Amino acid sequence: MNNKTPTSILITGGAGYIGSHTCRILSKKGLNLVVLDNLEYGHRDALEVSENLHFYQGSVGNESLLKKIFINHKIEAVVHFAAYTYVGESVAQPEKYYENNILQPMTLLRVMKSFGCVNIIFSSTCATYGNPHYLPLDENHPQHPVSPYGKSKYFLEQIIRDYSKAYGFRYVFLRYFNASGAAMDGSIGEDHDPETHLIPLLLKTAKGESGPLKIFGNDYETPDGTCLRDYIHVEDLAEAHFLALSYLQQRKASNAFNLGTGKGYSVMEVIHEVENVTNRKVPFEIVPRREGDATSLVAQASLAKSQLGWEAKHKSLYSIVESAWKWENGPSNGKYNN
Ligand SMILES: NC(=O)c1ccc[n+]([C@@H]2O[C@H](COP(=O)([O-])OP(=O)(O)OC[C@H]3O[C@@H](n4cnc5c(N)ncnc54)[C@H](O)[C@@H]3O)[C@@H](O)[C@H]2O)c1
Ligand SMILES: O=c1ccn([C@@H]2O[C@H](COP(=O)(O)OP(=O)(O)O[C@H]3O[C@H](CO)[C@@H](O)[C@H](O)[C@H]3O)[C@@H](O)[C@H]2O)c(=O)[nH]1
Repeated sequence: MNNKTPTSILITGGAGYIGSHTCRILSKKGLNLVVLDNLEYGHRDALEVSENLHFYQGSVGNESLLKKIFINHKIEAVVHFAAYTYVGESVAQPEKYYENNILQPMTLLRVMKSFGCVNIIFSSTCATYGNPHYLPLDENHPQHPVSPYGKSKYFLEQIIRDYSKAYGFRYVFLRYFNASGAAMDGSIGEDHDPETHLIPLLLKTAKGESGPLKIFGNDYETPDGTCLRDYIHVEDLAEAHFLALSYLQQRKASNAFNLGTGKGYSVMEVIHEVENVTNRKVPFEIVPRREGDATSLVAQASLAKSQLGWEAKHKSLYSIVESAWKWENGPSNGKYNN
């Protein structure tokens, strides 16, 4: 690396669902990207091959690999997506979540600090709020997460806040609501193994590739008894990362932002929308509640609008489901080769 080496953004977990859509948008904006992903859940094929994108396979807790990356590239900011993300699994296996979502990122923070890189965008979540005291949820809503996954994200937020006070870190916490949909051109999309997310599961059920959808509880305090979520298109989320990078560079400030549409849909309403889009019946059955699920999570996202200039463009659930359906029925049938 010399003085002429261009600056790059390090994207951890960049081969995952939201990470790959974000890489695509940041690449199109002309940024140089370095992706670090251990490919446990991500896909190399989800990333375009480009001169402006360097890929390293490895873990966020691998200190020597991180040092190599910081020596080889002039990293001006880190976008930290890498994490385990399954709410239900985290209740049964908290150790797995605290190790991967807190301990490993501590190594990342240590290496950032030692190389003087203080800018971080962190993929946080509405799951840090827990059950709502009021709706929609704004950023000042108390954070009482009800799953180890949500707690792992909340604790890392607190750690980064302390690094900000003590070591001058600048951060943007992007608290995503429920990421969904696929690239509008159908080229990339969601491919998790196992798949546990509602919309892709429903689409697989509609295709006959999965059994009846198990609805986790219909005895919640919601209009139809099933949980409410705010489904936000993955390309809208991706765009927010570009704006957050500009915010860190220009404002040199730190903040937390909700990213959602402001409209909640129940599980039953999502099923009906999937039936509308696919023109197929989607069988379902009611099973007990899944531990760790909050009743309703709906965003108040006006702070992201006033501070970042961000607003969801894909506001209708129909168009979100339609984009995911296009990916499911595209040439790759909703699956990457690797
Ligand atoms: N999907 C959602 O609805 C949602 C909502 C709120 C927040 N988030 C957060 O957004 C981020 C991305 O979520 P996603 O849905 O794209 O998940 P994903 O599983 O598709 O992507 C995560 C990526 O990180 C990689 N990874 C995991 N642990 C790693 C480690 N220790 N070192 C290196 N790579 C590692 C995985 O291989 C994967 O490619 C996560 O932090 C998640 O908690 C997601
Ligand atoms: O087979 C299923 C799957 C889901 N659900 C329900 O559908 C809703 C959405 O569930 P899911 O798609 O699994 O997403 P979440 O559990 O809400 O978690 C996602 O959204 C969170 C933000 O809400 C993120 O933090 C997580 O990383 C991400 O996995 C919830 O009410 C679930 O109880 C079912 O009833 N049956």
